[in-house]
This record gives sequence, structure tokens and C-alpha cells, in this order.
Amino acid sequence: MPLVSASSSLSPAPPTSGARTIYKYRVRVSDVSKILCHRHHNGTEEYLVRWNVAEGSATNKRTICSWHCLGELSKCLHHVQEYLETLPKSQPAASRSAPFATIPAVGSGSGSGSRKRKFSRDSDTPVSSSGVLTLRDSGYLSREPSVISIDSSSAASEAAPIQTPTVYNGILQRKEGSIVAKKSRDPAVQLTDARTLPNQAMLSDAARASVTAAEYAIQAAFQAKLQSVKNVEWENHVDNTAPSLNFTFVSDFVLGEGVYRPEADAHVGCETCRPNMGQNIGCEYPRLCACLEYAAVDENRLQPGDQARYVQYQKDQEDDGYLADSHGLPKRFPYQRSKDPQVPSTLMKFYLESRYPIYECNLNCNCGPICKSRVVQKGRRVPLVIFKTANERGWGVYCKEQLVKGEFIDTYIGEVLTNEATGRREMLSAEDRASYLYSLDKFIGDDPDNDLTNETCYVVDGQYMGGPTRFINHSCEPNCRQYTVSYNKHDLRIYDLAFFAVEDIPPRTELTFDYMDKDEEEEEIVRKKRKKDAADPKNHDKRPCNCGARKCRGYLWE
Ligand SMILES: C[S@@+](CC[C@H](N)C(=O)[O-])C[C@H]1O[C@@H](n2cnc3c(N)ncnc32)[C@H](O)[C@@H]1O
Repeated sequence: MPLVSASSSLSPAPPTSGARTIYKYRVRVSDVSKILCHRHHNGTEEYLVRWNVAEGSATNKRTICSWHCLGELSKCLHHVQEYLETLPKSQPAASRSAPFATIPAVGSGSGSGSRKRKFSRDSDTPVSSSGVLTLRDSGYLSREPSVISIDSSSAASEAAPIQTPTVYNGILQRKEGSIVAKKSRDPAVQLTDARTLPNQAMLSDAARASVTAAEYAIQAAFQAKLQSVKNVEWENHVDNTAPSLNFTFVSDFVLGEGVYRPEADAHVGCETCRPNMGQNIGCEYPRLCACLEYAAVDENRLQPGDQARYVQYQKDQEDDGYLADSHGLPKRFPYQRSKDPQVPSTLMKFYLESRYPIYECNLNCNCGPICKSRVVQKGRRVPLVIFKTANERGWGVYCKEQLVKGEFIDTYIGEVLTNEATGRREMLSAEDRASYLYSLDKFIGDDPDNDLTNETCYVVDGQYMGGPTRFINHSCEPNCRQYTVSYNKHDLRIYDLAFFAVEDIPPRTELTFDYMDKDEEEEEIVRKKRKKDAADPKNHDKRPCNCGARKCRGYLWE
């Protein structure tokens, strides 16, 4: 039976500077395979790290584990966060004490008068310290008996014959990218069965030990990530968790391998428009603006002489969809602008109620920055808050201010991946995990000269990189909707996924959109379908929807 050392650590005192502990060496992210357990040792919260041992290296037969305080793990807190997510939620209060009071769920008017406690930097608790991990490219890596080594070759097999105990003295070294441990000659090192780590004794200790310091450290780390993001906050009045530390805020699409996007200076602009035409609002003439080449035709402005062209246009639409030739016909501008500069531009009723793509002006247009056809490209103006939902939907988003019907909120950004890269990611991820994939499939089938298909279109993945909209949840009766917005009418592969309010939304009301973008149906019809679907075993693997709407269809995806 393979045995491991499970003795306690004898940590050297950490170097200190004033009141705060300075950790000169930190565990590198790439060195950690997983966090296995936690404990309180000499008053310090510690985590059992399983080290990454390079595949195929001479040392990879031995997986090495060692206990570390949070100060040493500050570069790998996402591993600690992943570990905390595996802990039962019903842990005793001592283990999962809630620093924030639970308050009513966010909703229209629900919290307007209540003082909600928000996570702030003031509440950062310095992580506890109990030792320093000396981590260098060569040389000593850890303190003595806190190290455990497991002979993973035999640990993998239940039927493996009992082996000579493998005991190390806890001196970890890095050699050619691998972590290795030297053998222990210390008789005080106790031996423990290595086949299952954490072992029962460790689990019993863990059940009694709180994880509060880790929770605070993770909250502080997420808060630090938000520092550079303007007008976005987060709060949690439900439990002690923070959004994933594996997520990075970015401000634009991040192009993955094999993804091509034309540079902005290659976009075709409207050269005939001018900033000072007519009412001095940039583009104004619906027959003139070249950016509207593929925009929706405005039937209200058709002249008797347009009829033949319009009939031809309708025929072309059957083959070419949104790209039908509308040359010479009057088109619809996307936004209406109020005379009051305090009132935001809003999406025209026609676009709000249709799925027609929206075309904005671009860098190469002559209309200038005042043009009314520039809204989404100017970015988010409204203050958003990422908050923990109370009913198993993870994190959600609300706006701190009132939003008016047709107001732009923000775009969905993330890594833009090819279909193959997306497939590889899906293979690696657990089936029940949240999905952040958004296909850029709007123009499939619209251009006979273009080979755009479900297999060749790009996909936006907001799981690891994105903006606050990546946290917006689904509702079968949503208050927002996603629209296609393009600044480059000839690029059918990359465009903006822009969220607009489809109704007036009071402050602090959760923002939602329909992940399936379905048309609304009568409540009675939806209710009957839901009942039928629930009885069908085919649907039992589907992800249940917790939107709570009267017209809830029962599932997130078909
Ligand atoms: C784009 S993410 C939204 C943010 C997510 N709640 C989070 O915490 O990161 C989509 C995931 O959120 C969850 N979700 C969103 N809307 C939901 C709903 N109405 N009911 C249940 N789960 C929902 C599902 O796990 C879904 O895969």
C-alpha cells in the first residue's frame, strides 16, 4: 500500500515589512494541479496543493502535495476558488460564515430604499500567513514536513500491490520544469495511505475548518480585477462567493487563432455624407447614406417612382436576405436622438421590434463623430452591477439607473473562436457548466457568394474573457434583447452583439434577454407546451430555466 506523509508543517516565520506580510516567493499558477483540502494549522488557514508534475518526465510517477497558506497562493487563488466550489454548501456556519446580510432579491423597486452592503476594498482582509514558500527555478521550494508525496502510479490502481512507503523530507526542487522531492530521513514523519487524498482525517479536519480567509482573499482579487473597468461594480448579498477569478475583463473582442477581422481603416464609409448637412446631425438622407446600403427599406418614404425597384428588392430578398440590393430606395436610420442631450438616443421602433441588422457609420465616413448613426460604437454609458442571484442562476446584472425603452446597454464581447476551437473547448468542459458561447451566425445563407455556414462562422466565448454582459441571465419574458450592429457592412463574420432595453427598466431591476430569441406566445399556449415538455423523458437532460416568468418555457435551450 503506498503511503504518504501527513505530518504538520513546521513553517519558518515569514519575512515581514511593517504590519503587512510580504511574500517574496509565491506558488506559480503553472505549478499547481489542484487544491485538495484545507485545514487550520497553528491558527492559519492552509490549503493542500497537488503539484503539477510534467507529463512524461522521470519524476511524474510521484505526485507531490504540500500545505500552503493563502499568502503563498495569491497567484493561484482561482485554484482555491475552484476547490471552495466543491465544498458542500450546507457547511456549518463556522466554515461558511456570511459577512454580508442576505437582502431581498433585486427587482423592480425591491431594494430602492434598503441600504445594501457592497463588497468594497475596505473590507479586504489581509490573508493570514504562516510561512514562506521559497520558489525558484532551481533550489529549495518548500519547507520540510508539510510535504506529502504520493506514488501516483500505484495510487491509480486499487489492486496495486502494497509498495514500499514513499516518504520525502519535504524539500521540493524544480528540475527541468518538474517539481521533485527529496526523500525524508525524519523519523517523525507519519505515514498515510496515499491512494485517496485527501484522506479521512484531512476531510474531518476540513469539515471543522472555516474558509473565510480564502473567501475574503478571492473577493479582494475579483475587486482588483474590476478596478480598471469603468462603471461596473459587483455585490453579493446571498453568500460569500465572488465571480470566477478565471475571468478577465476586456474591452473588445480578442481574436483567437485562425480568426480574421479587417482593420478599422479598411471599413467602407459613407463618403457623400457631411457633418453639416441639413440639421447638422451627420447622416440625414435615407437615400444618400452609403452606410445604409443593406439597411431596412423605409416603406413610408417610398415615392410612386420607387414601386418597380421595390418589387424587385422584395424578390431579391428571398435569395439574398438582409443583403438584397436596395440601391436607390429610401432606408431606415437606426436611432432617434432627442433634442435634450441628457436623454439617450434610442433604437427606432422598427428595429426594436424586428431582427433587422443595424448599420452604424465608421471611421472612414465623412459625417463625423456627431453623426446620429453612432451609438453602440461609443460604448457603454450606463452603470452596471454584477450581483449574485438568489435562485440558482449564478451571477446576474442590473443597471443602477433607469433605462428607457430602446436604450443601448452594452455589447457582448469575449474571445472570437473558430468553430473547431469552440468544439475543442466544449469537449474539455463539463456538460453541466454555464455556457458563454454566442455564435456569429446572423448572416448565414444571406450571401450566395459567401460560404458562411454553421461550421465556418465564428463564435464568441465569454467564459474566460469578456465584459459585464457576460453575466446577463436568460428570461423567457426578457426586458432586453440582443441586436446585430455592424460598422463594416461587407464583413459578415464579425459584428457587434449589442443589448438594448426593450421596455422602460427601473433602476436595480435584473437585466435579462431570451437566449433563444423567440417570439412571444400566449401564456396559455406556453403553459400547455411546458406541461407536455416536462412529461417527455427526452427533455430530462435539458437545462431547467429558473427565470420565474409567467411565460417560462421550462428550459434554457431547446
Ligand atoms: C451567459 S451565463 C450568465 C451568467 C451566469 N449566471 C454566471 O454566473 O456566470 C449563462 C449561464 O447562466 C445560467 N443561467 C442563465 N439564465 C438562467 C435561467 N433563467 N435559469 C437557470 N440558469 C440560468 C446557466 O448556467 C447558463 O448556462
